[in-house]
Amino acid sequence: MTAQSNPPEASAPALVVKNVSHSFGDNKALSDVSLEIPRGRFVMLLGLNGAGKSTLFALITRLYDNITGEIRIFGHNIRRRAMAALQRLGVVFQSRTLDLDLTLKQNLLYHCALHGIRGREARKRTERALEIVGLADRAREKVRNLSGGQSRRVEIARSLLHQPSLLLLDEPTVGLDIGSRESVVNIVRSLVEKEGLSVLWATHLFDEVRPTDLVVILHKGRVLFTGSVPELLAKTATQSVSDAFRKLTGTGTQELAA
Ligand SMILES: Nc1ncnc2c1ncn2[C@@H]1O[C@H](COP(=O)(O)OP(=O)(O)OP(=O)(O)O)[C@@H](O)[C@H]1O
Repeated sequence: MTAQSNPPEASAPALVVKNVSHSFGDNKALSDVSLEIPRGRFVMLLGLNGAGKSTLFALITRLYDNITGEIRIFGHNIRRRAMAALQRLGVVFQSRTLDLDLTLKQNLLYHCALHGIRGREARKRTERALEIVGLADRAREKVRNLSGGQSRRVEIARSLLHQPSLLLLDEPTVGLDIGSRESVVNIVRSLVEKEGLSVLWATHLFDEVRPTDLVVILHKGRVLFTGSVPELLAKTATQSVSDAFRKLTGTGTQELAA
């Protein structure tokens, strides 16, 4: 194959972050961060408040443009091939961003329009996305009537409308009750299992990790571990992810619970 017929995305990982640093004035939010998301894997980005998770997301999504280091999405450098890279990317940000006074369907159709998806195709994708998150029967209701968990599910539906292959979710279950948390996690896990989506899920809730996940531990702007759960437990000689986290970061039990 020639280089032309073998575009970057052919075999590249879903996401590569290489030697990325970022400062706010004197505060170094990220120091030489490197990590990778293989295709079709669920990767847990574990870090306490202030670890740098949101800053990393802001760099990957190009909310912040002053990147030190390199970020590639399916092989596309996000600076040099921004369109190709960002087309493959769906995001659920930490703060809620739906219009409460529009219906679920209106919110999603509006987002379709922003992506240049219109008419019948937009309606089809909206219906399908709401089916995936189990809210098709609520399409004509205002978002204001939904619970926190249901709103999160609409945001996930919205993130899927342009059919991304990589999904980033920043603390998507914070503030939700246990049932809603489970339903949100299960929807995203099922997208990985059934659709082959690649996912980076940032959280400080360690009980969301499953033994088959890949884990990245980010602490005070530095990556302290990347690998599988068994590798994490073996490296730290511990029995649980929270114990492993505590040992690696020197964090006390109270800080973990905060
Ligand atoms: N816009 C900003 N201006 C100045 N400092 C910032 C800004 N955003 C983040 N920081 C600082 O950068 C560091 C990393 O913050 P960041 O929000 O990325 O962490 P986080 O892991 O997402 O935590 P949280 O869940 O609390 O948002 C913190 O010390 C924070 O105070």
